[in-house]
Amino acid sequence: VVGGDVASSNSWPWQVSLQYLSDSNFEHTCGGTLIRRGWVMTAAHCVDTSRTWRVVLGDHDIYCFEGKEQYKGVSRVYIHPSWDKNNLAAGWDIALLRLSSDATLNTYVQLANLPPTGQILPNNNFCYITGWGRTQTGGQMSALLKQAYLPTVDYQTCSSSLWWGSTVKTSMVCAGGSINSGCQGDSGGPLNCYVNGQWVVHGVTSFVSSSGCNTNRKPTVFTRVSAYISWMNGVSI
Ligand SMILES: CC(C)c1ccc(NC(=O)[C@@H]2CCCN2C(=O)[C@H](CCCC[NH3+])NC(=O)C(F)(F)F)cc1
Repeated sequence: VVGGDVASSNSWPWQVSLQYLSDSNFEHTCGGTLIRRGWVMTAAHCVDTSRTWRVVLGDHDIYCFEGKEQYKGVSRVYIHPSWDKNNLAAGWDIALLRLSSDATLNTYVQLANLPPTGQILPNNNFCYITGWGRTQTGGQMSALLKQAYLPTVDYQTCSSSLWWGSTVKTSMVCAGGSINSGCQGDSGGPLNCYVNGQWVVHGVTSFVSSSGCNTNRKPTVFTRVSAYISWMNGVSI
């Protein structure tokens, strides 16, 4: 996350850290969202290589054991069947992870609210991106979970020529586009939007401009969760 600030501990209790085994250590690679006790929603591009995965729930400092964490293996990865790793612009950047055992819900670990099918937020909706990704283009990952105010940018604006043009599809959500943004390592994490008095996860962090994370008129682009509710219901629950 570029810009914003450090979140207060466990204030986004559905945020997970997706990690893979690399030389006998687990490394943070992406974010994710706990949507059922046994299910995490993330980006397809995070899990389209075969690795040994684990999910950490209830985390704040990803480099320090604080005692609230729950560590879960991943028993199965369900990547959207239409996902094409060579065609990020086509969308479909969503996957579900079946956890090896159910999470225990508590103060630090809670389920996310998901939007109703087809819901499209208005321009400038109040949203926050969260994650442990780089804090600057080419910078380091954040040890502590960060949050940044990232208001939505409607499709009409986001798909205009000075913005993302035809790279952005209606199956995506744009947010930000100035000083705050997602960055590498935030992929797969949630776009948390405040709708009717509650936080709802409307996006799965997908991509930013290859010329820099917080590039003007290149908002962070998210997979639109409300376009995939029926697929998710068909897979898991
Ligand atoms: C669709 C096409 C025009 C296109 C659009 C944006 C990009 N962006 C990028 O490649 C930048 C640079 C590093 C990783 N990255 C990204 O946007 C990666 C997704 C890459 C998936 C493919 N490996 N996502 C993120 O960094 C983020 F922000 F979600 F955390 C690449 C191609």
